[in-house]
Amino acid sequence: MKKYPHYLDLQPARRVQGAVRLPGSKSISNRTLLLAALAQGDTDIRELLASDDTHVMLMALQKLGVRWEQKGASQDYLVHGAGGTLPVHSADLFMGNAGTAIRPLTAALAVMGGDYTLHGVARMHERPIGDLVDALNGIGCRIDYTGEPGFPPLHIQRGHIADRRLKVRGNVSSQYLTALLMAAPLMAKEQAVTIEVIGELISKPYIEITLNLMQRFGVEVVRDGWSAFTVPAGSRYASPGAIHVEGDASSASYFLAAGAIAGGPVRVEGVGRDSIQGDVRFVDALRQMGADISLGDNWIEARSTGALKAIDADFNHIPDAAMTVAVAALYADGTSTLRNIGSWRVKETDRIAAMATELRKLGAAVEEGADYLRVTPPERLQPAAIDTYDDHRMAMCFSLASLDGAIRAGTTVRINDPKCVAKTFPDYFDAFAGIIGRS
Ligand SMILES: O=C(O)C1=C[C@@H](OP(=O)(O)O)[C@@H](O)[C@H](O)C1
Ligand SMILES: C=C(OP(=O)(O)O)C(=O)O
Repeated sequence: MKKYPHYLDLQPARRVQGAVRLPGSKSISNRTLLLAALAQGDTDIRELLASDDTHVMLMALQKLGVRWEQKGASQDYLVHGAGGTLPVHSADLFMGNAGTAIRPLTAALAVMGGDYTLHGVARMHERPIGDLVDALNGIGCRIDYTGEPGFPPLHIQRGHIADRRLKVRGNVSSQYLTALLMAAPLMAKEQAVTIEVIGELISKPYIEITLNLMQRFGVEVVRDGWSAFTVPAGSRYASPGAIHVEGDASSASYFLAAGAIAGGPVRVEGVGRDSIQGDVRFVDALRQMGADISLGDNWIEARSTGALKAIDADFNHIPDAAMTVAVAALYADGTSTLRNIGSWRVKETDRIAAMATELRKLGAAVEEGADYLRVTPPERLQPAAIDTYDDHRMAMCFSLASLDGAIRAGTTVRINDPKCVAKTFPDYFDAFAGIIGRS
């Protein structure tokens, strides 16, 4: 277990440069683990992310009777697929604060039936799951809330699935649809399963990741745009043999933004133009802000071309990387507006409120709306102690406030409780230190 201090003081950095090998994608890692567990055959997973979120998924699968082995000290795992089921029918599962674990597991376990409890850290019990539970109970699954209605903890029992047409709302999180899609083959033995999306769907690129990985595990989903998804009768997961986890595109955003703010070039390795992760489109925002971006098959590089330009854009498609834009906006030549980011309110913390509070500590003027944030940078950043709210992305994106942008000098930034980065990137601050120039 890595040791962290209670706080980290980041000294002003004049220039950043270098290359960073990214840890594996959280979204791909946790989906791949579950699909490998449900598949027929063994799957060799290469370069799985090592983090709190993947740890809870690995531990849950182990408790559910799925056998897996880590290859030595590497991040390569062999998962022995249980062939369309999870062998243990009664378990108490700790889900930490991993949305990518609790949502898909809830759907899979509810469809299989058994006696399961799923719970997590205090914040997990404040993150909504009602739309997913309603969709599953609506076809005859049996999920009860043991605390507040609409939120974990959950108690899952054996229901009676009477219908194979599900309806789900997608305006709070796309993970509910992802969860239903991944669980659908488990109830499609004789009849096709159709999932209908009611109303607006947010964070759409994450659904593309789900469909892509399901296809690699042998299940082809038939879609009607974004409104209905059908898993044909007889679909079942089969191991692709080996699967390599791309580097995490959301984690890439911090380094690319650093390159765009403070010289560069900074190159991230492990993700590139062929990525299946929507967060690679963060580079569009950086380009719009004036950064110089180049992409290869498996790398992306950013360098600054002078002061960053303010941006006004819709960030619904990249909610995680958009936090990085909010902090990069401190170095822009005017007021930036991030629109359509209402989902920030129900993630690791209320990210709109947290972001506004912490940006103000640095001297920015911030206007906060129900689903938007408007950031006007100060003449010069003020030294500040940044609270991180047990939110890995708060810790990671505020490290950027220590940089020396072309028009605003960097400042000393204290990051309180830096250990929260372990959710997706335990070595983040070492990697960040690695691109800080010594001059
Ligand atoms: O499916 C996924 O892997 C994710 C979907 C997104 O959540 P929402 O769909 O709740 O916005 C994202 O914020 C999260 O970090 C990962
Ligand atoms: C929202 C996030 O996580 P989760 O997968 O728990 O929803 C995130 O990583 O920014």
